[in-house]
Amino acid sequence: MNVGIDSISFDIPKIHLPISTLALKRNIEPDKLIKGLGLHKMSFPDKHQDVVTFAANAGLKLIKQENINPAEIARIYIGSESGVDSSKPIASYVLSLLESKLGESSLRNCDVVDLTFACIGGVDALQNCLDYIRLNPTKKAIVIASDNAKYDLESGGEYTQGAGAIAMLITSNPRILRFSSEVGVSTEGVFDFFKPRRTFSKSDITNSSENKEWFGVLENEISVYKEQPVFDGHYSNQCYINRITEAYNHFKKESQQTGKVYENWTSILMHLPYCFQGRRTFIEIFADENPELLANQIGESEKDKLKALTKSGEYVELINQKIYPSEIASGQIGNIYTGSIFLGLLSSLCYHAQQNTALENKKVGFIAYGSGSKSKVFEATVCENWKTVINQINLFDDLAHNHPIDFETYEKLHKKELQHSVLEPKNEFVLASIEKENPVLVGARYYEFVE
Ligand SMILES: CC(=O)SCCNC(=O)CCNC(=O)[C@H](O)C(C)(C)COP(=O)(O)OP(=O)(O)OC[C@H]1O[C@@H](n2cnc3c(N)ncnc32)[C@H](O)[C@@H]1OP(=O)(O)O
Repeated sequence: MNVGIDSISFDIPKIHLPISTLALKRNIEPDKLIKGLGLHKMSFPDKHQDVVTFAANAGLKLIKQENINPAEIARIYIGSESGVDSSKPIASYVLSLLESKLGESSLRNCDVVDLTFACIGGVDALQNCLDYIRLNPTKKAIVIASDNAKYDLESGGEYTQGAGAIAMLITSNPRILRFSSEVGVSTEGVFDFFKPRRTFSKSDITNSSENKEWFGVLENEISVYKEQPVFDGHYSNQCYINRITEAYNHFKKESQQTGKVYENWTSILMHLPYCFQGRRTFIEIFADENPELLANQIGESEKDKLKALTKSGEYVELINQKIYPSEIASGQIGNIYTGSIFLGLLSSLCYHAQQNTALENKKVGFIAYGSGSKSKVFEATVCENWKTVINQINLFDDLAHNHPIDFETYEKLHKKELQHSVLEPKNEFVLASIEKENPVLVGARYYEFVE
């Protein structure tokens, strides 16, 4: 039976900081970020946006776009590493927001949950729902990957920030992609990037403006998650490389394929924590699969030879054909954690639809990664009707009309000091307030739909 992605939608912040503005303020050569890492714009949530609004807006757009009867939606599974509560999932917020537009109790029999494993939680949600539809082919599932990739100011991750959500309708006989069931996996428990729970005492809180809002509801101490991760960038790259190469080899075994499996893939869709991560790391798989090309490179060490191989005609052609189309949106948005690999898929499909490429029945390969750390490698085949769905999505148009903000506005938004939204919200769910007064509801988030 064919099971896969039938339709797709997205919700991305409507404002961004041009990467050259950030580079100049941080004394970084703009070309390092633009030519070295492929970054152009960094999308940033407006005052009224968060992971819940991104997820709910992307989900509602998908339901309306495909005119789905809510009674047919059996599951809404959310991948995210930016949870707003340690108990109540984003999915619970999203369910009630969707019901506010689709009808009271319209999703009462829908199973919803969040899945968290850093950036790979959206892929875990997808695979869970694919299996569910394989067993229940008349049902529909929605997978939403929603995150706010926020890093500390002046940190090495600051220029890779971004935010947004991708929503996908998972059905039998899908119109965009059908997945095979084999998955290559590599997992190892490491500390390359994580968001630990930290415990603060009353005096810590009173001295910290960031956490002052909690003062008054405290007894002796309080545990909070910081939105920004603790990370070691270069170690995280090494973990990424270790996991993806192992998962790729495991995929070959699981799918009983030999030879250069990536050669069967028209597009290579990788987790992109920043635009050029895919092209900078796929070289490891390329070199493993082409030892003779690596041996022919000039260089004193293996590392030098690998570097030389990235500039070879064979590898540059592979990047241009199989990786570049998935990078276009990433360079305009930044990292969206769980949604990044699906944003790459959407970017690639929109690019090929514009080019009128015949992708029907072509295979695409997915190489996913989540810090902590896990990689999954799997493949899918493009369906006959993919273009009719993709042609109705205006990803590149939306990105071209995204609104630039200045550095001062960005810093205030980052520090949560901005008093008003930069752009007036329209036709979207917004974060209205967070409860501070009522002791039994303190921390509850209130949302509304702005017509
Ligand atoms: C979260 C995960 O998925 S784990 C995997 C990725 N990790 C992360 O995203 C964590 C957060 N981000 C980070 O820690 C950092 O931003 C990183 C690790 C992504 C990048 O680290 P940096 O030290 O800023 O950059 P790095 O040195 O790796 O690369 C800069 C590139 O720009 C190139 N460069 C530097 N200056 C210039 C210039 N003027 N013109 C052109 N290119 C330039 C460098 O040569 C290098 O490219 P190359 O290695 O292909 O030659």
